[in-house]
Amino acid sequence: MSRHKLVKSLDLDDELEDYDGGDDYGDEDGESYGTENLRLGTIKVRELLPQGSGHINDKQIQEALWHYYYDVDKSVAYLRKEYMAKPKKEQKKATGGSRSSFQPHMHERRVGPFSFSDFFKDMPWLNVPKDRQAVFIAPLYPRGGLLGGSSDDAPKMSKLQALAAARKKKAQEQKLNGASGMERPMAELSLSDRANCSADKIESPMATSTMKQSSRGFPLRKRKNSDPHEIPAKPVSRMEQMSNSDDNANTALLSLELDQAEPSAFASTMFNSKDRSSPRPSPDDVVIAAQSKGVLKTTGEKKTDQITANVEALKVDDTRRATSKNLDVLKEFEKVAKKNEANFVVIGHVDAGKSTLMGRLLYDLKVVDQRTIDRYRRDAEKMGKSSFALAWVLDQGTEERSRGVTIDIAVNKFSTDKTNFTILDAPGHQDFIPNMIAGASQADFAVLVIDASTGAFESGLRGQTKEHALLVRSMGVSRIIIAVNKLETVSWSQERFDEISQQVSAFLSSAGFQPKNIAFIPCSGLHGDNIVRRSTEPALTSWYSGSTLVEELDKSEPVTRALDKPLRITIGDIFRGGVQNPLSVSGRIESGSLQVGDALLTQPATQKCFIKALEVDSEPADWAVAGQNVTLHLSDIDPIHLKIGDLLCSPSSPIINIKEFKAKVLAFEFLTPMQIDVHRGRLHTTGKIREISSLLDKVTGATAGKKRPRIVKPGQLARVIVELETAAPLEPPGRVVLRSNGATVAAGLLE
Ligand SMILES: Nc1nc2c(ncn2[C@@H]2O[C@H](COP(=O)(O)OP(=O)(O)OP(=O)(O)O)[C@@H](O)[C@H]2O)c(=O)[nH]1
Repeated sequence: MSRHKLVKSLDLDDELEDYDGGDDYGDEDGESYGTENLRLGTIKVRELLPQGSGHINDKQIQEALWHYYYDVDKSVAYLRKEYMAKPKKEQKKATGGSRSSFQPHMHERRVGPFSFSDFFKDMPWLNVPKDRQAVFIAPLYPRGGLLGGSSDDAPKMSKLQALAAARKKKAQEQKLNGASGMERPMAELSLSDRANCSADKIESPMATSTMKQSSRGFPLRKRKNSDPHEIPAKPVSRMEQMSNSDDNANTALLSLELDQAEPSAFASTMFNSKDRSSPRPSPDDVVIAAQSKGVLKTTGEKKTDQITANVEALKVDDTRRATSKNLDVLKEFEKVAKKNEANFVVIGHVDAGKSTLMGRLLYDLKVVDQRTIDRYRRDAEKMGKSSFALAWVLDQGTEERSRGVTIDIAVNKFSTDKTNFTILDAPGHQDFIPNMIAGASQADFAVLVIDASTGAFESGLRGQTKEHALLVRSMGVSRIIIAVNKLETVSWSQERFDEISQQVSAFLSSAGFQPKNIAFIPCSGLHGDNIVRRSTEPALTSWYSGSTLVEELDKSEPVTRALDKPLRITIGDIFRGGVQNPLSVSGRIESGSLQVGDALLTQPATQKCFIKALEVDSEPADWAVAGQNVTLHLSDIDPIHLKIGDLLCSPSSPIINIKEFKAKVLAFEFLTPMQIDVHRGRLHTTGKIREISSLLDKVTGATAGKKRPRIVKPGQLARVIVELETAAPLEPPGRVVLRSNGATVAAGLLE
């Protein structure tokens, strides 16, 4: 067994139990096992060593074998290099003493059970030559001042620092003088004031006890004076302090001062920092202040005045910022002759070939160049996943690439003569269905990818093929293109294609897709047949002459945009930390329009912010309308108020946060009053079905059967009341998906 294996199989408890404190490393078995291995190894090495190696003795061979874990080839290579290339040096070494190059562990060879000391003895870090050992050299000029830590060697202050220091000192003096009554005791508790008491003022018990502590090796560090930049009368550098003798070490350390940080907001509140430059009040503070004013003012006034005042106080200022061009956005939109815009989501069971298909489409349309594909191919080969090179165009995450699965929605774009398309490549794995729902909620239509290879279609149908199709239909998608993929694996069999088409059509019709909105394309994403290029495979062309995938995509109808509805955007992503734009969000405008300078209201946080700048499809723009994918650079808001899934709306027609809603849902599983997760696009919250109000007729939507049933069966339509744990921005006719224990249980429309 090699030493590595020994380490692996080492049971520490057993080892410790057996350990008697002595030097007993070997047992008989282990000894004989190791000796036998060495003997056999020595014979093999001797056989492989070239002529003229007679001067190499057994001990040297066995040392090499031991070092290389009985690897004969490595040992031979080592011996040739070490003893044959430089025989003189080696002879000298051999005669010079017992310490060979392996000497740290070899002179005391242990075989059999594992020895910790042996294992670590030849580790490289133990033999670092003197000239390569790191030496700590303290900086010559310890930094001081604003950013320089607590060194006493404060550098010369700039004028600005001196001014800031003087101001701070003055403010602190005023604070002490001004503190009165109730404030004074609290002011005296202030850390900054305590810091003003120099250590020498704190005499006797306290001081002595701390001195004792310091003499035990815990030096007392006193706080600096109120002015952190004050230059000490006689600066003592850290180097000098370090070099002081033991006797005066404590005294020197005593003079080390601790930089005093600004008190936190909490500390300021607690310790009366009234005069501390107060931060700008938060919008909540403003509202609360205004509300309390309103309440105070109303004593003795009419009730209506009170209500008006309160409403006034709650009103969010939505005046545009000066940067606004005050455009009539709808007129601007009419002026530009635009191509159709369409988003489609790519769905299907895991590994059906969705990402590969879309990678192929982008590659054949020259959206992705040859060099990029070559690079992906090389990198994928290195990871042993060469067949995923095209999928990498979409799957950009490291984890996605190493695992070979899509995890989050990948967004890509391409254009045909008629339409600008946005691809939303959804993950197929059931663990990532919430991400798939997010993609589906932004889609105008769907491409369902089916793996036609033997057995794969059948398992996909039992897996996510059906669930995905049901979900997109529930999210309002009415058109679906089915790519019957990997058909080359069944020799382009028409029989297989027909079998799949029939089964999937039947299911899709039952899920509510109309036959005219369903299309099937036989294809191979890997080879590029019928994606952009029409297939020339005789086995396929003999029975199929219909559209390619791109031709079918291009048949999509122009999307009707909800331009005149109130503005609604669900935040799909948040970007922080840009120099020019420290906070940006992206998402698709679901309804309405916007322009640079507009005020926005974020929900559920109810915070106002402004659009500083915006981009449509990554290009700077002045305005944007429903249906477009935008990136908004925001100002006047703290990022803590925003998270993915939140909603942006206009303050004049806000969306309201609600704790309860009624929805008409189609059940995929049995529904009872139960805990559920509620998904609306990227918004995800938890709640429970509080009540099943009634079962509904699937055709007419009218109440059917008895009221308040206790259970809804899969496939039934029902009206339910859902109670949320925390209020969320939801409004009719929004589409929601209800999930429980990782499975989609129902989906439908808010009422
Ligand atoms: N033979 C053959 N293999 C394909 C074809 N398309 C994709 N594959 C292979 O199928 C495997 C999965 O492909 P992906 O594109 O990652 O599948 P996916 O559906 O995007 O996977 P998830 O997003 O993780 O659900 C890869 O090994 C591909 O090379 C095809 O047309 N023919």
